[in-house]
Formats: sequence, structure tokens, C-alpha cells
Amino acid sequence: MAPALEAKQVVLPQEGETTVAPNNFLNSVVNDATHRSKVTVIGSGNWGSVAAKLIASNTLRLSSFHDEVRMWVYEETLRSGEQLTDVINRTNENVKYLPGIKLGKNVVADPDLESAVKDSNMLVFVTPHQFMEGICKRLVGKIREDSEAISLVKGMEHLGINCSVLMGANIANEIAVEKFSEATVGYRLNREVAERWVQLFYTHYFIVTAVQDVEGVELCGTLKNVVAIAAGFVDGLEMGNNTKAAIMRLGLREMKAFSKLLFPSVKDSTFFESCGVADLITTCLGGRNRKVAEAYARNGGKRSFDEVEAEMLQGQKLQGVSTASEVYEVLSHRGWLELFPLFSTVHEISTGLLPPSAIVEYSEKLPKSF
Ligand SMILES: NC(=O)c1ccc[n+]([C@@H]2O[C@H](COP(=O)([O-])OP(=O)(O)OC[C@H]3O[C@@H](n4cnc5c(N)ncnc54)[C@H](O)[C@@H]3O)[C@@H](O)[C@H]2O)c1
Ligand SMILES: O=P(O)(O)OC[C@H](O)CO
Repeated sequence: MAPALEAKQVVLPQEGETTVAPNNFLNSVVNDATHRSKVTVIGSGNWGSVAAKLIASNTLRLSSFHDEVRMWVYEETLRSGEQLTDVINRTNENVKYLPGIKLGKNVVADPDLESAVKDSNMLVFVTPHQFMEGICKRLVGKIREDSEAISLVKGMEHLGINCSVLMGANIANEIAVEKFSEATVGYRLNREVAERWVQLFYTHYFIVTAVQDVEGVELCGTLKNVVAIAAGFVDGLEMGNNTKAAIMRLGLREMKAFSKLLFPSVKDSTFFESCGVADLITTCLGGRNRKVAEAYARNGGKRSFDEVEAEMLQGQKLQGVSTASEVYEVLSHRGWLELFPLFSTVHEISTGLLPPSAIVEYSEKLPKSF
């Protein structure tokens, strides 16, 4: 434990209780610039940009962090011919992924991954899941040895360094305009590290709770996207609220059973945190996975998900279809397909093997065991 952290008693609330970030906790014990934590956000999409905004408001306020927040940008040329990074640094806005929102003047966009992470000891991963492997490979040997990481990515990752996760009912555009919401930090062992992440994200409109269940929190955030695809199919078929609620309940049941089969340590209580039932609800009501799946079902599955996604999201990315495919692989490999009819049916519909209407027919296959 770092001496600076031992100097004050840091008491995290019990799991399930709200963590109230103490105003001057680290400020009072760490005022030497050499000990300040430096933060890099790896990713600059819709949620990545909002995360940078949240963090930047706190690094300015708390002297335990360097003011500057680096944000790694996957560089692209805008229709105007300008580079996205240049526009972010000139206007303080991510005009492509979060237009109309100022990020904070202390956010510096950087298109060079190695330079973006080289001085930082707090790394916030927030790119679509499909790009994580490539990013991690590029980071091998490039990050500080004392780095701590947190993943906001809705997918499972093994980073090879201590990694917490932050998940929750967090539709980025709502948090961008400072509407109240909650989130859950999942940590493995070190409560002080969890407290530092809570400090970094917590604001009066973004309430963060820490729970010691990193796999449970991460799996909730990952698996709810598969259920959101199912909810979108139901909307596209105009089946109504009762059917959608049934899909959400059955989906939650599969989320819990799958998580516990893979990681018996996963706690029941995690499913009642923001990362669990609350994220499931918000995503099935207002998320991008739901929206694209609705359009896919309205078209009777005649256009591919990739096509509908590209047209509707303009560069933003879904996670639910690829997650359903990864889950299907695990289920096939372990002989569990019959135990998870919702998860497997979502995959079969989204790859065109079944029509969207199969989403309600699957209920005939429901197992009685959980
Ligand atoms: N947007 C939300 O409301 C929200 C909320 C909570 C969690 N999340 C999760 O956060 C993660 C990031 O989502 P987001 O909304 O910030 O992104 P996004 O879908 O808005 O944007 C896509 C991002 O991917 C980048 N990109 C494109 N090609 C790339 C490549 N080859 N390599 C690396 N990056 C590339 C783009 O530059 C852009 O930054 C996802 O796992 C998502 O599920 C999103
Ligand atoms: O828009 P979605 O479907 O990617 O979901 C967004 C978030 O995960 C909600 O917490």
C-alpha cells in the first residue's frame, strides 16, 4: 500500500452502499506534483468522450491528479478534410462522436497511442471491444510499470495488469448533458485502488459505487447487450411491453446463470447494482443495440446487421452481435446451448439462420433448471 494512502483511513462502504467521494481525501495527503496520478483515456467515441469530460472535471478539482487528461484518438479525416484530433484540440469538442459538448480545456487529444500513455499511471480503456486486442498488443512494453487500469468496455478483457471495471446504466448522451445516473466499479482486491477510481469518476450527477466482484460487474455489462438485441427484435415485431419485459426477465436469468457457471465467485448482489438490472433496463429501452436490432427486425432480417449499423450509427459501434457470437461459441464448446435458449437464439437470428420472429418462439425451448 502506498504510504500516502496509509496516512488517512480510507473506508469504502460495504458492497451495495453508495460510495461518497470525500472532498479532500487524496488532496490533503498528496500535494507533491511528483506523486500526482496522471490519467489517459484510451478511446474517444461517444462514451470515451463523455468519460474524458467526467474525469477532466475531477482532475481539475482534485490536486491528487495532474490537471491534464490525455485522450487517445483513433485518427480519422473528417468530411471537411481536417483531422479529428486537430478539431478536438482546437474546439474542445469531439465533433464526430459527441457534438455540441465541451470536454474541458484540460483534455488533450493525441493520435499517437504510445505517446498518449507514456507518462500516465491511470489508464482508462474505452474503445469498442473489437479493437481492444490490437490496442493491447501495441501497448506491450509501452506502459509504466506502476500503471493501474480500468475498463469501460462492454466485453471481457484480460489486460495482464491489474484492471478494475466500470459499468452501469450509462447512456453516454444523457451523462454528457449531466443528467443523473449511477455506475458500478468492480474491483478485485485492492480497495484503495477502487477508491481512487471512484474519486476520478464521481460527480454530483454521476454516483459511483464500488463492489468487489470484477467478473460479475464485467459480465453484466457484456451480456446485457445480447438481451438488448432481443429487446430490439421484439420492438421491431411490435410485440408490446409485456413481451419485452418477459425478454428482459429471461435475459437477466441467463446473464446470471452464465456468469455463475463461468465464475462461481460472481455475487448475486451484483445483479442489483447499476451494472446489473439498471443497465439492462436502460439498454433495452434506449440503447444503440436495441435501436439497430429493431430496424433489422423491421426489415425482416433482409439487410445484414453490419449494413444497418453502418447506416444508423455513422461510425459508432454495437457490441451485442459480436458478444452473442462469442457467447454462442462458449455455449457450443461446453455443451450448454440448451441451457441458454435466449442467448443462442439471438445469435442465430443476427447471423440470418433464423427469422426475427424466432425470438418469441424460443420460449418453447426454455429449460426448467434455473
Ligand atoms: N455510447 C454509450 O452510451 C456507451 C455507454 C457505456 C458503455 N459503452 C461502451 O464503451 C465502449 C466504447 O464505446 P463508445 O461509445 O465510446 O464508442 P463509439 O461506438 O461511439 O465509437 C466508435 C469508436 O471506435 C473508434 N474506432 C474505429 N475504428 C477503430 C480501430 N480500427 N481501432 C480503434 N478504434 C477504432 C472510433 O474512432 C470511435 O472512437 C463500448 O464497449 C461500448 O459498449 C458505450
Ligand atoms: O447504446 P448501447 O446499446 O451500446 O448501450 C449503451 C450503454 O452500454 C448503456 O449503459
